[in-house]
Formats: sequence, structure tokens, C-alpha cells
Amino acid sequence: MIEIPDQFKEKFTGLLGQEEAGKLLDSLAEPSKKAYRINSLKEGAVVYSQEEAVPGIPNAYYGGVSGKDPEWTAGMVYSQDPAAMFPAQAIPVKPGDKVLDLCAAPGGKSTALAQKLQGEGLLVANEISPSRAKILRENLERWGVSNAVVTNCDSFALSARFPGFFDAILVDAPCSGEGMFRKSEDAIKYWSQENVDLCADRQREILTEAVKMLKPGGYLLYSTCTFSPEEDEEIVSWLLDEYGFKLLPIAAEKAAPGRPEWGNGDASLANCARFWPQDGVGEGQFVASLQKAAGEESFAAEAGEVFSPVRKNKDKKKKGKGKNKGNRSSLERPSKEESCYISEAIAGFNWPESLASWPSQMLKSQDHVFVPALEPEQLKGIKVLNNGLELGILKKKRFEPSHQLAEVLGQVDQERVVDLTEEEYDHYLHGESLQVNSSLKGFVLVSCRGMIFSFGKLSGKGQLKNYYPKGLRQ
Ligand SMILES: C[S@@+](CC[C@H](N)C(=O)[O-])C[C@H]1O[C@@H](n2cnc3c(N)ncnc32)[C@H](O)[C@@H]1O
Repeated sequence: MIEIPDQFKEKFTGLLGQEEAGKLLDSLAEPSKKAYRINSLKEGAVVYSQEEAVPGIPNAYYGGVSGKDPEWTAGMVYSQDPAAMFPAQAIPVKPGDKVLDLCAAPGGKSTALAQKLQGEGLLVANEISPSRAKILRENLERWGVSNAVVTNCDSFALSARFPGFFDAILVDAPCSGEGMFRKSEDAIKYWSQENVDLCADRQREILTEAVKMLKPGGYLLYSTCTFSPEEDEEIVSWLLDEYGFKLLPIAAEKAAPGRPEWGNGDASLANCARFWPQDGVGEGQFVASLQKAAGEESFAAEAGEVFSPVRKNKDKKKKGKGKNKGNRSSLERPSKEESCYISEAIAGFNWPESLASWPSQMLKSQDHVFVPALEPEQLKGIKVLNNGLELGILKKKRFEPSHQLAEVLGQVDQERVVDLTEEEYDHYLHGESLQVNSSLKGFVLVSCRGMIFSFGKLSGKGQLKNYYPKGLRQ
């Protein structure tokens, strides 16, 4: 391991005292903690040990997972630092809410937020880096999320489109990464006080835009994986002073409280949660759960723009004329003939309840057919990687269902499934076609140990054509 910088040691000895700083530095020489979450949107038994639960996080356990296992390819599990599970757990989100994850890649927190929404409402998952946004999209796809919009832009572009729009916003800010010292040599190599200060400036910049997008009374969750007060208590103090937020307590038994004296002295800063590696939960993490004052003028109302997500709450579904009808003039609906190809190709599959009305919601953009999570008009000027559920692609007089659809259909029991042996599964992941024992014909879902991870196409004589995406093959 690379040597921890002396300036870091001195800084934290000054802040924590000799004894506590000694514990922190000793813990940085220990191996990092591995853990994983089980996807409650899908059913299935995972083989990994569930002996040691991560305290305070439902369906989360200590232990490693492999990206080659069906548990992973079928989106049953997500590998995540246990302390990093707390931000998404702490933010109050319920099905039907409109939620923004502003700095979202690779998607640990977005997948957890999608679980809380249970397919109802909207998740906008944004990432500024194009390569990381692609990974974010893949992770949400694997998780079987159909009510998310994955965007690739900066916070300014988003705030211009979504004033006063969101019920809850998670800002897991880019930071100096001191809490990642055990996991990443780069975090140590590039650490400097100058970088800490630069990160703090960028965090204020990102949060300024986040605040504009939050409804009055909405929730803001701010988190970092760093220890420096400049990026933690000082930022939260600024939010309290500048915007009148209220700090909410966080249920995290093993976390240490925030340090009011490291910020503006406001006693409520103790409501923040600090995870230190020496506490034994996981890596370093800082979490602050805030609520915006209610009754403030809504930016959305001022701007005269109030949009709704396409997916409604189950109990709020409108019968007859849909509210979203009529504002899609610029978008095409598949023709009758195309709708027939689509229905034919995907007949016989069971759909999650939240997507029950997909046939009346689908739209076409060139050859791509999708069920939007948000009216596309609202996303003008924003780089969108995915809006809702990509159903598939229209080819000459036929339709090919998408990989995302396979992962979404994996949420519910299916009859049109071919379950592969572990050996067959390995071949399928490589991209090979297989001879299997099945009399089914046409598109089928492909699983291993009962976990659906792909589409395939059967010839009727047991020849299974491989539809596992080329970019994901291993
Ligand atoms: C701590 S990571 C996010 C981890 C993620 N929330 C998760 O749980 O998987 C911070 C992310 O913010 C991104 N980022 C950096 N500057 C940004 C900006 N101005 N707006 C949005 N995202 C930004 C980084 O590329 C990085 O992916």
C-alpha cells in the first residue's frame, strides 16, 4: 500500500486527537470490507452467504460476489461498500415519488432508490462522465428498472429543465475520497489539501443546482466518501445557513454523529452520520439527510412548467383520457403493422403490474421502441441514454426485444423460459448458440438456476440462438 500522506496524518491528528487518529490510521492498514445487496424487485435464491447482515440495511450481507455468476448477470445482487448503502437507505423515498440521483454512476445508490420506488414514479439517474454513464445504464438495466431516465449532463443543464420538480434528490458528491484509501491507491496518490478545497467548491456548485430542482418540503440527501470537514460539516452548515434546510436524524446504530464544531456550531449537525473504517461497518462515508422548508414559492410554478412522470401511482391511475395524452405530437407511435410484429414477438410473457399499460404507452424513435418513464419533450437539450423501458428494435417486418426487457420480465414468474445448466450458462455468456431440450419456438427468456438473465430465440427444434448482448459477453 502507498504511504498515507503526512499532511493527511497531521490534519486528522489535529482534528481527532492522537488516540482516535491512531485508530483511524491503523484501520487504513486493514483490508476493506466487502458486502452486497439483494434485489427485492426480483425473486430468487442467491447462493452467497447470508450469515452476517449489514446492520440497518434490508437485504444486505457481508461477503463478495462474482460478476460471472447468474446472480450478477440476472441483476439479483449488487456489490457495494456497506457504509455506502446508508445514503439511499436514509433518504425518505416512497413509490410514486419523483427522485433525482444527481451524481449516480456506477449506480449503487440508484439501484437502491429504484427498489424503494417499486416501479412507480420516476428516477432520474444522472452522471456527468460519458463512460461512467454507460455503466450506470447497464447496472440499472440489469437491476430490472423500467421507470428510470438515465442522463449524461451537468447539474446546470438539469436544473434548467427541472425547476422545483423532485420530491427527493440524492447528491453523492464527487469528493477527495479519503474514505476510499483502503480500496483505491489512486485516492491516496492524488490526495492533497488543495484537492479537498477544490472538491468543496465543486460540491457547493452542484448543490446550488440541486436545491433549485427540489420541491418545497422535499428531501435532499448529501453524502461523500471523505472525512474532511471542508467537504462534510462545512458544506452542510452552508446549506443550513444559505437555504434554511432542516437536518433530519439518520438511523445508523454504528455510525458516529456529525461534529458541530467542525461546521458552523449548529447542534443539529450531530444528526449527520459519520462512518469511520475503524467502526467496523465498511469504508469512510458521511451522510446528511436534509429537508427543504415547506411553503416556499415553487420554481416550477414560476417557470410555468409542471411535468409528470409517465408511470403513475397504482392507486392514482386515471381512467379514460390520460393526462399525458396530446403532448406527444412530435413523437411517433408504432404503426398498426409494427405493433403486430411487436406483440407477436413478445406474446406469452407476463409483465410486472407497473407496466400493465405498456401497449398504449409505447413510442418509436427511428427503429427503437420504448415505453417512456418521462414525457420526452421534457428532456429536450439533455443527453439521454435511456428513457424508461427500451422494448426493442424494429427490423424489416420483425421485432427484436431488448436486453433490458429480459431483465425487467425477470421480475415476474414466466413460463416461456429455458433454464440452462451452469456449463451451458458459461457457453451462453461467451455468445454461443446452444442445442437445448425444449419444444418452444420464438423468443424465450433464458435463465440459470432460475434467474433470468437474457433473451434467446428457439427454432422449434431446440436450437437456441444467442441474444446475450455482444458488449456484455464474457
Ligand atoms: C461518489 S461518485 C458516485 C457514486 C454513486 N452514487 C454510486 O453510489 O454508485 C460521484 C460521481 O459524480 C460524478 N460527477 C463529478 N462531477 C459531477 C457533476 N458536476 N455533476 C454530476 N456528477 C458529477 C463522478 O463522475 C462520479 O461518478
